[in-house]
Amino acid sequence: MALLEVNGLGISFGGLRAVDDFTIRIEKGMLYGLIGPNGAGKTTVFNMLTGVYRPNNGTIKLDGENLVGKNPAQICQTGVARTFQNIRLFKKMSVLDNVKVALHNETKYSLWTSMFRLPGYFKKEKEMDQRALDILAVFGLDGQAQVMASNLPYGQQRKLEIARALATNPKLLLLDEPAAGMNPNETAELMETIKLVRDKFDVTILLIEHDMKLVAGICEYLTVLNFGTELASGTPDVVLHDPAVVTAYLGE
Ligand SMILES: Nc1ncnc2c1ncn2[C@@H]1O[C@H](COP(=O)(O)OP(=O)(O)OP(=O)(O)O)[C@@H](O)[C@H]1O
Repeated sequence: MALLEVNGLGISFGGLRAVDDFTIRIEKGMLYGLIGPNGAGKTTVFNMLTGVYRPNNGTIKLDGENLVGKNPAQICQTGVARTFQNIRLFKKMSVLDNVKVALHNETKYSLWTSMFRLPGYFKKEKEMDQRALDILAVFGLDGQAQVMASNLPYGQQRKLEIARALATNPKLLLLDEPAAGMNPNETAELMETIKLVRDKFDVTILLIEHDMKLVAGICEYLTVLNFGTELASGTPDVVLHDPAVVTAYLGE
C-alpha cells in the first residue's frame, strides 16, 4: 500500500474547475514533485490534502486512513504537515519557540500542571526544548535558537518553516515552493537539506516547485498539472522532456 493514495480528486470554485480527476500514489520515503504553470491547481491540491478545502469528488487516503471530511488539525494529527508559498512564521517569537509551538501537538500534561507550574511542567518543557534543539540542529539553526524569527535571513526563515512542520512528526511533508525567493546558493543548500530531511526524519515529501533545477535535482517522480488536470506523470528525465510539458511551460 502506498503512503498517500489520491483518486479522482476534484473541486470547483463557482464555474471554475480548479482541479479535476487528480490521481496520485506516493510510496513511503519518496521525494515527489508536483509541478505546472501558474494557476494550474497545485496549491489547491495541497489545500484539499490538508483539509483547508473539502473536495467535491474523490478520495484521499494516508496509510489507508481516509482524510476527506477531516479538518486541518485532525489531518495534522493523522500525519500531514505543510509549509506555505509565503513564509508564515510567528515572526515575533524566537526560533526555538516557533518549533516548540508545533511540538505542543503531542504535549500531554494537564492544564492543572501547566497553570500551577508543577514539576511535571518543567520536566516536559525541558524535554521539549531539547527536542526542538535537535530538530533545529539538522538545519544548522540550533545556534540561533533565541534569535527572533523575523531577524533570520530569508533562506534560514524558509528552513525554520520546514523545521516547524517536522516538529509535528509527520509521515507526509508538503512543501509549497520551498525555493521561492531564494538565490542559487540558497537553493543548492536547500536541495541538500530536503534530501537530508527525508533520510533523517524518515518522512515522505511532496513538493510544489517552479525551480526546475531543484525539481530535476531531487525529485524521483513528477506529476504535471495544467488547467487543473494531469498533463504528464513519470520520472523527471522523461517528464521534463515531454513536448506537451515544455509547451505548457512556454505558454505556446
Ligand atoms: N478559494 C478560491 N476561490 C476561487 N478560486 C480559487 C480559490 N483557490 C484557488 N482558486 C483558483 O483555482 C485555480 C488554481 O489555483 P492554485 O493556487 O491552486 O494554482 P497554482 O498551480 O498553485 O498556481 P501558482 O503556481 O501560481 O501558485 C486558479 O485559477 C485560482 O484562481
